[in-house]
Amino acid sequence: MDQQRIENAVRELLDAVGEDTTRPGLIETPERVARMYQEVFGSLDKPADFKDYKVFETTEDPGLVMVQQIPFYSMCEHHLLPFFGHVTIGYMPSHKRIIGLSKLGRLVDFVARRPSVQEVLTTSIADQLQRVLDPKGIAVSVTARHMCMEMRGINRGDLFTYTSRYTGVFKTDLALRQEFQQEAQHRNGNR
Ligand SMILES: Nc1nc2c(ncn2[C@@H]2O[C@H](COP(=O)(O)OP(=O)(O)OP(=O)(O)O)[C@@H](O)[C@H]2O)c(=O)[nH]1
Ligand SMILES: [Zn+2]
Repeated sequence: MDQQRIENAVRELLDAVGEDTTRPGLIETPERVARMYQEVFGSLDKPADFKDYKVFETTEDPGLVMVQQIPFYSMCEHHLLPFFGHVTIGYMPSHKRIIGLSKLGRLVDFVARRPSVQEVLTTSIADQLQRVLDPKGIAVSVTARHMCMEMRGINRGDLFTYTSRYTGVFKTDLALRQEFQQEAQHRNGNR
C-alpha cells in the first residue's frame, strides 16, 4: 500500500469537495486517513489465501463446532462506506481436524479488511475454511448494517441484511442445519 499516494489523494479529494486543506483541523487528516486505510484494508497487503491459522488433530470426532456472533467491520466496495455486523461460523470436522477457535475471528478480519460486498465476504469465509480444514460441511451466516443504505441513498436506518452459505452436510442434513440456525438465531435474539 502506497501511503504517500493515499495522502495525496485524500488531500485532492478534500480540495475537490471545497474544503480548505490548510485549516488546522485538516492538516493531519490525509496522513491520518492513510494510516486508517493501512488498517481497514490491511488484507490487501497479505497473500490471497488465509495463512494465520492453527489446526489440531483430536482423538474423538467432536461433532458440530460453532463460534457465534463474531463482530466484523468492512467497507463496501461500491461506496467505500462501512458495513458491519456479526458472523456466525459452524463446521462439522472431518479427519478429526479442528481449527484454533481464535483463528475463526482472524479469518473474519482477513476477509473483512478489504473493499467487499456482504455476499462475497460470506462465501470467502466458507471458501477459506474449506481450504484449511476440508471439513464435512460449513455453515456461515452474516447479519450486517450498511452505511451506504442508512446515511445516504435510500436513507433507511436500522436495516439488517442477512446472508448465508452452507456446504457439504449442512446442505443435505436438515436437522443439522436447523441446529445451526436455531443456535445462531438464539444468539441474535440476545443482542
Ligand atoms: N448485493 C450487495 N449490494 C450492496 C452491498 N453494499 C452495497 N450494495 C448496493 O450496491 C448498489 C450500488 O448501486 P448503484 O446504482 O451502482 O449506486 P448508487 O446510485 O449509489 O445506488 P443507491 O445506493 O441506490 O443510491 C446499491 O444498491 C447498494 O445498496 C452488498 O454488500 N451487497
Ligand atoms: Zn455501498
